[in-house]
Amino acid sequence: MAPMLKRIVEDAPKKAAYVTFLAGSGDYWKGVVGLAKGLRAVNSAYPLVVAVLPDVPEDHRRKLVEQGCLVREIVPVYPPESQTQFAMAYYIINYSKLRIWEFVEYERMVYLDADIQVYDNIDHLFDLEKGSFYAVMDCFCEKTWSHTLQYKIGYCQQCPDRVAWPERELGVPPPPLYFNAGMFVHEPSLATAKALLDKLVVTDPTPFAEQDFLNMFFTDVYKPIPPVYNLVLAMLWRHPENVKLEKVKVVHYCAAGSKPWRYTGEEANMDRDDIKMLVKKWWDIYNDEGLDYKPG
Ligand SMILES: O=c1ccn([C@@H]2O[C@H](COP(=O)(O)OP(=O)(O)O)[C@@H](O)[C@H]2O)c(=O)[nH]1
Ligand SMILES: OC[C@H]1O[C@H](O[C@@H]2[C@@H](O)[C@H](O)[C@@H](O)[C@H](O)[C@@H]2O)[C@H](O)[C@@H](O)[C@H]1O
Ligand SMILES: [Mn+2]
Repeated sequence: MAPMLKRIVEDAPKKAAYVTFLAGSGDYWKGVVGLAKGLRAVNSAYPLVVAVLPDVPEDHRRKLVEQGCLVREIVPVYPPESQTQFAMAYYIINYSKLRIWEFVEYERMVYLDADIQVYDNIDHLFDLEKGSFYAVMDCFCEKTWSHTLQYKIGYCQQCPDRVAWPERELGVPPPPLYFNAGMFVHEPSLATAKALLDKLVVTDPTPFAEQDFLNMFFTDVYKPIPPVYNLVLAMLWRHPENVKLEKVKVVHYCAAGSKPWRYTGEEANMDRDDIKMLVKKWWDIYNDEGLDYKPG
């Protein structure tokens, strides 16, 4: 390419976008539609890219395009063969999230699970200093963690003083900072994408699938950001002292039974007033026709 043109292309301002992930022919597309409308409700200046697996049906893709989403099909990523029991059997498809590092037409992306809703503008996250991996710390108190030592002794990074980690009996504590992989700020790069996939093929799968893997891979550059950017719902009953609901900007409907589009209120904690309020809040946005995408 001519030097002048090469410089123009290289200097062109790179784009930024939100990105989510959609797999299967089930009902998660409703989560993506809700997210697209939620980002519009807070006047986000950035588009929503949706990385879809080949098994996402055409009519679901069309619904996303009709809501202004940029739909990108990705090739699935599977972990090495193993006997690992994932915390949830379907977690094996979540490794395909790793493809979003290949979206190099974007210099920075904010990843959001489809079961996340954004209630305040978080566009400022795109301006965070480069070179780190930003995400919110997770909680180890839900039953989904019952296979782990920290769960068995009641240790959680959200309250490290509650139960001291017995180094003599159990050795070094789990990674000092462990993030929830439902929301993170990352910089797409083909080199990082290749390093992730090369590392994956030699890494035994673990119960929290790509979340464990991403925590291992980015452990040296991970920087925690405040829980207002990813309220893992269980925090409401596990660590209420760490949550000021009126300050929360992003809600992650990951607790069992909390997916708004499947909500029945029957599972544990789902009859709480704050959960009912948050589910209604999600539906109010999903049903708001004024938030539908208007092309042009
Ligand atoms: O059948 C599925 C399961 C998962 N996902 C995607 O994978 C993400 C992670 O799964 P999930 O949010 O259910 O995990 P959790 O956060 O509840 O552990 C979802 O948010 C979706 O973006 C999907 O599209 N279809
Ligand atoms: O594939 C592993 C998944 O692990 C994480 O979900 C978990 C985690 O948050 C636990 O702490 C909760 O207890 C649990 O309910 C919740 O499902 C991510 O949210 C999801 O995107 C995905 O990476
Ligand atoms: Mn989720």
